[in-house]
Amino acid sequence: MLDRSTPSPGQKRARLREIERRLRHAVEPASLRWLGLALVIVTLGGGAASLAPLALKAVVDRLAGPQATGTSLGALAGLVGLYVAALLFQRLCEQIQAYAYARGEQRLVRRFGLLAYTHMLILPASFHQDHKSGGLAQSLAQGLLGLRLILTHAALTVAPVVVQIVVAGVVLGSVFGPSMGLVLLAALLAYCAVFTWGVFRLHGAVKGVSSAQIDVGGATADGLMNVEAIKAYTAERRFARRYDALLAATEDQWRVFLRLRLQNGLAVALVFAAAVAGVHLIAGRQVADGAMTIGAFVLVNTYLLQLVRPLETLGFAIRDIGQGLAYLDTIGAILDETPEPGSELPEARSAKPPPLPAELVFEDVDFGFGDRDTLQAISFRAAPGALIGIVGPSGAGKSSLLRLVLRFNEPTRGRVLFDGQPLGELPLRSLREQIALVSQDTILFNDTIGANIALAAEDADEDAITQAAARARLSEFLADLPDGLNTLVGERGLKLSGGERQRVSIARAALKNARLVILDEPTAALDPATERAIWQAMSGLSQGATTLVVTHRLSTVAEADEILVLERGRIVERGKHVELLALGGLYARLWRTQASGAFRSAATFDDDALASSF
Ligand SMILES: Nc1ncnc2c1ncn2[C@@H]1O[C@H](COP(=O)(O)OP(=O)(O)OP(=O)(O)O)[C@@H](O)[C@H]1O
Repeated sequence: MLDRSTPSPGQKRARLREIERRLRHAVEPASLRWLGLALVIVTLGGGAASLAPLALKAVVDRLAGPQATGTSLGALAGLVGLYVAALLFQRLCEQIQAYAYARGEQRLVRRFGLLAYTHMLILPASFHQDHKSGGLAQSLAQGLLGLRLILTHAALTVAPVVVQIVVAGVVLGSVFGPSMGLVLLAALLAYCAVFTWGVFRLHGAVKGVSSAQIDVGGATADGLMNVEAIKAYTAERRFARRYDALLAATEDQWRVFLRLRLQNGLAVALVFAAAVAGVHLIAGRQVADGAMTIGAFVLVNTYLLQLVRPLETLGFAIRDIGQGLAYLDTIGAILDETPEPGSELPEARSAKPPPLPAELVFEDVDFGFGDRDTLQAISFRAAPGALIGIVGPSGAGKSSLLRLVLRFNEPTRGRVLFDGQPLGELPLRSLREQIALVSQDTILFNDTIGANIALAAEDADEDAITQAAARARLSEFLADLPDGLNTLVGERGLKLSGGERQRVSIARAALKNARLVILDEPTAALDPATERAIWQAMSGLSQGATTLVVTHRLSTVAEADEILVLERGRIVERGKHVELLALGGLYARLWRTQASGAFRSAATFDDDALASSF
């Protein structure tokens, strides 16, 4: 499971380092140029904003002073012009910085999003089995939001605010002496203390919100993906109740977060009031003593606001950056996950494999999910071009065996050799490029039939796709569709029947021209006539590729070069069909059962168990 606990400081540092490493990869000249430009303009604008009050002071002093009545329009225009120019320059900077920043941010977020998404794709299948896809999508969205929060404040808030604070502090300190400086310093320290306290308290609350939102994201996708099952079992209310419980948990987490944020905001307001009181008392006293002009009093007031507002903004920025870091922490935990083994091996220079069928050997292989032994002491050899049938009761470990060949899982003992080379030494990509898979549950992408078939070969032209579809006996079906190959299959392919989905999956494998074909119940959803036709087509699939077939229909593998009979993760019988019948063991019993009736012929080994469960 994703690590939901609060990470230790060491873990946090490691995750931040990982994010920083990824960000460095994500940064490219274009985004750097835009962000750099934004930073420069923001700083210039901040400087202009800080100096504008000096121009205002000059105007006020002139108008409140003894020479006010004799001020010429030209002199007044000069002073006002200076003030207006500073303000205008600041506004212009704001517009340009917003544009430049948005361009840089978009590019960086796009690159970071791509890196994070690609990383998720190369994480082991076991990782994905342990996580809800909706939750992962939510983590990614939060990560991008976190990155935006940090970038926005780092580029648009921190830099100008620091400039404004420094300028305002220097002007006030030098013009109004040490007592004013002390009050301002005390206010500055109080702000820093309040915000640091807030950031620490809010971090845990943001983590709580983030993980509750991930649960909601997971439940949303889970429910919507299984909407027909929910309808069929009239479970809408039950699911709505469960969903509401998750939303309530999220609301609770938000409540904690909002309460802490409110407390923080109130503390800031108190510091602000104290600073205003202190500064105005000192300045008012100086005006009363005749040591300060009205213009200077206005200047103090303006600078105070200019000092306090940026300070507050800075504080809020720090708080948001804390929130952004907490969001990034979640995606950081995912980026911390190790990609599937073999994905890091470099591809061989001459990546083109020989056109011959592959040889596959299992040497005394054990495998288990967690502590459960799923496969034990599996040994067999699939000679180049051989057809190996794998049969056995439900849950015997047949699909698990196939998963080891694709390296979706790794053996706990023993070796699997592909063309004599241990799988662990082969780059994952080149291994998988040589294998075609027709899996047990065919889930299609929400795209056209043609695009779904072309998953096997990105650059395949329409002719090749049409031929592959014909070999999977899809031609007639496609001819009936007004849009043919361009027909959209809907979410997970649900607009097609189970058999049609299965045939699209078979067409994919046919298009791939692989050296090893893995078929996991490839025809379970087909009627016997279509199954026979497809088998004829499949015997020509990939020009005699080595083939592993898992099936419950024993007739499917009667022609196999070797049949492995699996029971409770072990090979309990092996041989050709006739040999196994002669053996009179499990295989022969199952064959007799299937041969004894039309219903049985298409049934699975578990029919008795199924029947008795009603
Ligand atoms: N991701 C997983 N995590 C934990 N256990 C699993 C996982 N996948 C499968 N199993 C368990 O491993 C065992 C073997 O499953 P597998 O899918 O290989 O059986 P099978 O022989 O292909 O069954 P069937 O004929 O019903 O498809 C089963 O007991 C199953 O519950």
